Amino acid sequence: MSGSAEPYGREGLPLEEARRRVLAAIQPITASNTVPLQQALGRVSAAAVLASEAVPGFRASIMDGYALGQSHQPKPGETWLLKGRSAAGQPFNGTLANGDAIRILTGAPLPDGAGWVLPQELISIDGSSLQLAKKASDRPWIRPEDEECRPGDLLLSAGQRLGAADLARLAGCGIADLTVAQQPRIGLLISGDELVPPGTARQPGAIWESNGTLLETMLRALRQSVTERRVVADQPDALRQALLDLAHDCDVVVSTGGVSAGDTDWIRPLVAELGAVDFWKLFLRPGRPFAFGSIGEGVPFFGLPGNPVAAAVTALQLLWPALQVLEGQSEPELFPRVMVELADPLSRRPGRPELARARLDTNAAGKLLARVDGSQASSRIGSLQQADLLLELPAEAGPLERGTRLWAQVIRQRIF
Ligand SMILES: Nc1nc2c(c(=O)[nH]1)N[C@H]1C(S)=C(S)[C@@H](COP(=O)(O)OP(=O)(O)OC[C@H]3O[C@@H](n4cnc5c(N)ncnc54)[C@H](O)[C@@H]3O)O[C@H]1N2
Ligand code: MOO
Repeated sequence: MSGSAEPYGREGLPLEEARRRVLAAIQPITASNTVPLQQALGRVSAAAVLASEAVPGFRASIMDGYALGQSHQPKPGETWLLKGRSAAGQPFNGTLANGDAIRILTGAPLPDGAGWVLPQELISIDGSSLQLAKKASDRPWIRPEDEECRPGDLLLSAGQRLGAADLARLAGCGIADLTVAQQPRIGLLISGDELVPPGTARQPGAIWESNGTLLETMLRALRQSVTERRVVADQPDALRQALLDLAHDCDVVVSTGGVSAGDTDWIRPLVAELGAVDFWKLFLRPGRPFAFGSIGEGVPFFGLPGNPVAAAVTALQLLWPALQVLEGQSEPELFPRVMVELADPLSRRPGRPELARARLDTNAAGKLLARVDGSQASSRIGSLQQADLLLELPAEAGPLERGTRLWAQVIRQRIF
């Protein structure tokens, strides 16, 4: 025993604490611009949007049928005189009195005096006389004029990430353009002597560079974009210049590799020289050597580990929330957590809390199951393929039996 007060040899910050530290250090970018709705998908609204008028703005029929000059439920056998027709975009301009009816189509405006709609299936027609042939429901089948919104209603708050439904609702309320926050420019520094581009031949010991592809595409899926990427060998002068250039051109600098304890791990000393290291090391697997700090005049810096899975997991847990705050999102969205059961036994040794990659499945009873396939090494990118879940394994957990209940983050994105 080391005599340490920390259980299980804890070193580094627990993830929650690290996230608090990161978010406390991030200031939103305040610049914005106006774009057509179609270009606003996945962006963050920079201003609240209020409705200027009621939508639909008129009482409309919910059914194809007949609108009646009355506001009470009709009885079978009752009759009305047909006075005209109202279709969507072609309203009937007169007023209905008791005993009057018009032909009306779904979505068409109700004329003055109309207070009830009968679906056509209930009606028998003889010339211009209508009769209710069956029992009518107690629903008048009328959509209120302010069903979607009233004038002055809040359609969208500032600081909201925009989905298809937000944009469609604005379109439906007559709005064509929207003010959105500027997206953070992400500068990515990929470091490592061993790295060669995929598609090229490699010398013994070389590694095909994959973190660039992984992080750029993963961030794109999260509606963020890497605007500059450098691949640099483990040379302090070249790394220093790359960090300075990226901090000059971008709103946030992200590096991978060279952040642990080896002889060529230059990243931390360089960030300490060019700015400050706020913290180093997470009590987490994968992702222990993660570093957070700033470069120059407060450009946030994220030093992700070189192992691809560690880079991806720490980017999801710490970089992504920070990017959302930088972009002005009022509440950073975290992945929803659900309770799942292990579909199979899982071998494991106590140590660091772990975020294991798993697929989500259900059994016949509808129970949520987590399937963990293959090695969870932080170097194996294959462990990320098809992953729906990051399974939260407690630090103290040893081998886990099938059926063990665990919390898991659902790493799937919303549509609306
Ligand atoms: N003495 C210690 N050694 C290590 C520790 C430690 O705490 N003490 N932590 C280990 C853990 S955990 C991790 S994770 C790694 C991360 O180290 P670095 O961030 O310094 O990363 P590198 O050593 O540069 O690379 C690690 C691994 O990943 C490969 N790699 C790097 N970049 C890329 C890339 N762009 N594309 C694909 N693969 C990449 C690299 O070749 C290495 O295999 O440190 C442990 N060691
Ligand atoms: O923290 Mo590292 O990612 O386990 O190999």
